[in-house]
Amino acid sequence: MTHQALENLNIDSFDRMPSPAEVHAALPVPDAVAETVAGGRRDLQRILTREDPRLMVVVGPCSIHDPVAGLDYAQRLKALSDEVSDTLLLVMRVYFEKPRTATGWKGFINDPRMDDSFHIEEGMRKARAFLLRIGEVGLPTATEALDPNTPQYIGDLISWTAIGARTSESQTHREMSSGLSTPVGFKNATDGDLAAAVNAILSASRPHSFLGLNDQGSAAIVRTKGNAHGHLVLRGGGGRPNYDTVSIALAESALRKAGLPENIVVDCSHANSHKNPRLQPLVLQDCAHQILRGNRSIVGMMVESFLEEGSQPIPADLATLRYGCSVTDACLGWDDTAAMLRETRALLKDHLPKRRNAS
Ligand SMILES: O=C[C@H](O)[C@H](O)COP(=O)(O)O
Ligand SMILES: C=C(OP(=O)(O)O)C(=O)O
Repeated sequence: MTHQALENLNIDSFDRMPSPAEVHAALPVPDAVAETVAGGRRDLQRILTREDPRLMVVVGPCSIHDPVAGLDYAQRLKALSDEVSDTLLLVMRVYFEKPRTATGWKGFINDPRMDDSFHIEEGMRKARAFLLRIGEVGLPTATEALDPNTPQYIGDLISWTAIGARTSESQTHREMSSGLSTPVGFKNATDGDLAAAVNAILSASRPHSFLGLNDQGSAAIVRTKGNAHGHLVLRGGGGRPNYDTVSIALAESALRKAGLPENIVVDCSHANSHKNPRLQPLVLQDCAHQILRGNRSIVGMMVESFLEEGSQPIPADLATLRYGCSVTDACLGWDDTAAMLRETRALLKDHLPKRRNAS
């Protein structure tokens, strides 16, 4: 006699997903793209170790939903990057995975057609193809690592990784980060607390052993070496910004007490601008002035920016989507983004080399 079913009671189906090796084989990395990715990682590491005095700026859409508009953005950003590269290292935000407060579209990998059809295999392939295009354009990329298996599919094309405010406290994400090949920025919690992110940097710097996926798509015990390039990302929280001089001093002190390098990236978006994209330039300007007045801990900034300012809900008829406008958090438009980055470069151009010499 067979007993009643005890497992998979809430699972509808298991559908086949190609292995990371299969997806890599279909979309291999050309040498020029590998150089862009590795060069971006090298530059970021040198910024974190203070060998490179420039400021890193992670800038781009809140999420990628339309690869055509994303590529259009990347081409403009590359031209701007060449213009400001003596002072600012621009890294494009290429976010395919969105952590939701409650419900909502979870990003291009999870639902590339934005119609609840959840073609994850298609999303993964298209995400990888998009990253290859950005690599060809010559820009290093930044992404949020949310699903712990995703880096096996696209991690070779990423130069900077974020662990988000909702997952910095998650052991799974700390373990994953300990094995990532990029510098990892851990965000403070949504209530503004720093402790989880500081503990995450410590945890991810150590080796871990945990369950994961190998490149053949089999269950594996993953044994990591630890990631030496974790740092803190301040995004505000609990209704309050945390980029002001007092908040920065408190964050420096928390890192110092934990024996960690005082490396801080300030996210101009989220609670630091009360989710009003037009306030992001004020945050950037404020931090640039802190740097001019002697701050040494701010090593980078993050900006949510797209071709058009604002955001739009995902319509039932996707043909009515506005081109180049975010379908998640509201973004700063292109013209304001370019103006703000040019201004920051002009402000910091002569100062940043002195900051390195002062160390
Ligand atoms: O950056 C993106 C959003 O802030 C994050 O995904 C949470 O979004 P939600 O609060 O709209 O769900
Ligand atoms: C989700 C994001 O940010 P946070 O984790 O700070 O909410 C993001 O930057 O896309």
